Amino acid sequence: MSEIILSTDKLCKTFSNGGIQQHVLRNLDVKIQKGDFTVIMGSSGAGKSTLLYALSGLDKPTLGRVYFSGEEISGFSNDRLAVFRRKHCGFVFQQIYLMDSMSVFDNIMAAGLLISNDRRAVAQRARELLEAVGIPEETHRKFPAQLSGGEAQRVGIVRALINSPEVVFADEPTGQLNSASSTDALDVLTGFHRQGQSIVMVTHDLKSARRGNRILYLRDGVVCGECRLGEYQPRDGQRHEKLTAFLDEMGW
Ligand SMILES: Nc1ncnc2c1ncn2[C@@H]1O[C@H](COP(=O)(O)OP(=O)(O)OP(=O)(O)O)[C@@H](O)[C@H]1O
Repeated sequence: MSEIILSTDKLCKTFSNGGIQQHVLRNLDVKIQKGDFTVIMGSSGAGKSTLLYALSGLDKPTLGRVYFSGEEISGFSNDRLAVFRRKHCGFVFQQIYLMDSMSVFDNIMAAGLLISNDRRAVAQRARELLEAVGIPEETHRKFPAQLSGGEAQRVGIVRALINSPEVVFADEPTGQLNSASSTDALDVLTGFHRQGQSIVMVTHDLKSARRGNRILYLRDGVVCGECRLGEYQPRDGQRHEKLTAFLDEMGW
């Protein structure tokens, strides 16, 4: 049995919208294993992003607990959570939010130097990661506005990985990419997963979801089903069938 890297205990998240209480997560219990590429699916508004935010300490639960590598993070102060996230979490969003006034390389360095003083080691890792995602050296000095959407997202993935996070959290990482760029970004994530990176990704995109080895389905504020797909292989028709059969069963 592999190590549990993330877990929740009766996680609840309630929003107050115009005085009306919306119970988005309801006593949700989930365990996420180290090294898994976990995909969270569910209908629009089911609370997928809310769950991702709670698991990663971007937001605090209303009630219940979140454990990250056995440590309860749900009781942390905002300042402690910010430090914790920097050290242990990487984030890949649909919107990439690179700093416009900084080059590609300086964007990565800025993220790395938030937790390390070793400029040379950070620069070395930045170069290795940029190479791994297929960003050539002549692109390192470009500015975000000079990148294609696909290049920008690969840089975003490098930024998420620069501090060797225990978990990469991705929220619809291919949402703004064309088909070829989205395949590239997914190949990059799949490659890091193969090297042991734990990833938790929210998506409603089947092509993205197929990359996961475990799919969780969220409904009525709880995880109501899960499906293990095993490790991703390209051109695996059975994988697609298994995923769509599972989603049909879930009423997706
Ligand atoms: N900060 C907030 N304040 C108030 N309501 C919120 C907030 N964040 C989320 N919600 C509400 O919680 C519900 C779940 O939102 P969430 O973004 O987690 O859903 P989702 O499953 O990720 O949806 P989608 O697939 O459409 O992105 C929605 O009805 C949303 O309006």
